[in-house]
Amino acid sequence: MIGRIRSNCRPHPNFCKHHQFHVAYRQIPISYPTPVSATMWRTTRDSVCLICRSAATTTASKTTLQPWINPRTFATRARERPSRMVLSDDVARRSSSRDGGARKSRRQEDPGPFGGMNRKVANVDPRRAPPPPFSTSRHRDRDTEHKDRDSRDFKALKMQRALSTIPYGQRQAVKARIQEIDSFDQFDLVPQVKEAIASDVLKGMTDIKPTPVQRLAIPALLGNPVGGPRRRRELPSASQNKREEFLLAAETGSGKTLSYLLPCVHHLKVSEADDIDAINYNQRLEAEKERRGGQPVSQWIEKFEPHPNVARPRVVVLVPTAELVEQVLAVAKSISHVAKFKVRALSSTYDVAKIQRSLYGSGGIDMLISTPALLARIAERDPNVLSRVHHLVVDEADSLFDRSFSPETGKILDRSLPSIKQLILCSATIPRRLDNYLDTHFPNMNRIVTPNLHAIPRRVQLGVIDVSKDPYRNNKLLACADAIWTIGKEAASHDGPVAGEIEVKRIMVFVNERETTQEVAEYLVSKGIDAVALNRDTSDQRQSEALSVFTSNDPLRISKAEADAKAEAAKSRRHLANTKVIVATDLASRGIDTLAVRHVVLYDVPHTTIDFIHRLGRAGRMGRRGRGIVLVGKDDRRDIVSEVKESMFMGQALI
Ligand SMILES: Nc1ncnc2c1ncn2[C@@H]1O[C@H](COP(=O)(O)OP(=O)(O)OP(=O)(O)O)[C@@H](O)[C@H]1O
Repeated sequence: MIGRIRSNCRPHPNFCKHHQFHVAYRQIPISYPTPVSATMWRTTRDSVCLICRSAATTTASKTTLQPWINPRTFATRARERPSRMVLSDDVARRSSSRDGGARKSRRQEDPGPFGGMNRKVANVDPRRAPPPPFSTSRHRDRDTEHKDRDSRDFKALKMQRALSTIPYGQRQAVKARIQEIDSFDQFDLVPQVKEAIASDVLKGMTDIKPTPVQRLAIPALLGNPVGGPRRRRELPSASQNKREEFLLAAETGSGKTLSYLLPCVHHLKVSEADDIDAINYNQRLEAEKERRGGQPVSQWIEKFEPHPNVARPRVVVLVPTAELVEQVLAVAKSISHVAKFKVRALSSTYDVAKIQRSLYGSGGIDMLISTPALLARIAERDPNVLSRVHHLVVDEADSLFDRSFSPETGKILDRSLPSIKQLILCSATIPRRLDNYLDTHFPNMNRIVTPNLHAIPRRVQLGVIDVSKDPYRNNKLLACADAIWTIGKEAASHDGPVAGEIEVKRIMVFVNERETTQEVAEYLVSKGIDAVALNRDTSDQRQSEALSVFTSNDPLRISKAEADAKAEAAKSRRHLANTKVIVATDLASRGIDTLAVRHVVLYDVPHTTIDFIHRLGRAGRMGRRGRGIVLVGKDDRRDIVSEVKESMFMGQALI
């Protein structure tokens, strides 16, 4: 036994069985951030008896660390932890190795199990000291405070303000600085790119302003970060072998796609001017055009020499799904109409001939958008494909660095890293696991984080339906159909913008398991609702057909006469003509730009806050109004739902 027991000392009730007689030592309760938040008791060599408060002699030769985990607490907390995935609460921090000794000092300040190692003086937080044996009223208060704090720690989803570790003043300063930027003209983008924004990409919009992530990311990717010195910076040359790494973390539907595409196209255009091979090719092409007189280029280009960029893109964008490939391709193409560059896509929905044409077409390729699996397979056979990548964008980085995608993403990264000048990761949620991965593998990463990261858009309201109550009596299917009928009837009760027409509501229903999609969709159809199921087993063709209604921003209306006729045709049963419903798993929740969706029904309570953010993020995009409806059954975690609701109301980040 370490230490000497003084005769007037008594065992403290809070000590574990190993320590209860170690009264000659100061016992410091520390919070250990494991999934069970176990409290540990650290014994220091500081020889002050907690009970009698007198100095004690010691024979201790080393500091000991013993866990004290009350088995009941362990079990309760293990049950209460809702998820494996935990959002990072400190995304914007500077990387540890970047700030040199910062990591060390942070460690020392950390209340973690190793936080107090090598201290010369015990850094005892008086609030955390165990109470003395004879509890006075003051100590009783302290006990209560302890319990309160603990109960707050046990919240179902630990809530925290966005960017809590960034000082308030600093955040305000960033906000103020980005407010000075209210036009895309203020960015140092090449004129063709600026022109493309108004004439194609955001065509038809008035008063176009960059969003917060665009205000922060575009200047940073162009080398003029907001608040930094104004200078035009050249990209590091290949010989310098320098690489810039960026993490763009911003809330859902905030325009992240443009925030990386515009700078990438800018760099493409700038580097084009130095590309000797391409310049020579263009000269030979012009000469050939002259030689052939007025013969259309398309008739002979295939027989002409291949472009030096054939199958060697300079910008590669990785996205997790085929739908996202098409979505990003559409945005990139709209920029290319004015900025003139060649953008191609690879997707599992394409046949071999199309993939071959996309990659090896004689006109060359500047930007490639693909899913990682397909590109990794192609790169294995033809490593040249990734030999000249200057910009690698990993969109939906939280998914692409997740277990299911990371082997392929890793392969592409490894092959392209030697030539990369800018590596750009982009995501609406940064789980701690990804955060730690980035910290370890990309310590120089430039973290561009918007103040509202991890918050659900404020204009999205959350309604809760208690399925255990009447009239549903735990029939979730009925509650779901009823919610959709209410939305449809409400829309039908008043005229849309065009007289005699009613608006068709596009509603997304999210479930946790893929098997449930079919069951729910079939039930909704049986109740007269136009619903389709979408999961991994749905063919790619059907997936994109089903999603196209939801991704299109065009107004969807039907005439009242048509609605009545449909109802008449389905006389024997009720029919809701003015809704279109998709029942999907998480597959449809990542990155899909569903601008027209106003209603999201969470049939199942999501497993994680990350899922909450992505699913509710399909509504309320780009500052629009939206409504989420959660169906809470008898076995669901009501506390999770009420916490999400509360933090949405407060405009806080979920964590
Ligand atoms: N500056 C802008 N002004 C108005 N609309 C914009 C602007 N930038 C982008 N948009 C539009 O906002 C919508 C959402 O953009 P985008 O899909 O890039 O969001 P996101 O942040 O990537 O969302 P998610 O996290 O869900 O993937 C798109 O329809 C896009 O055209």
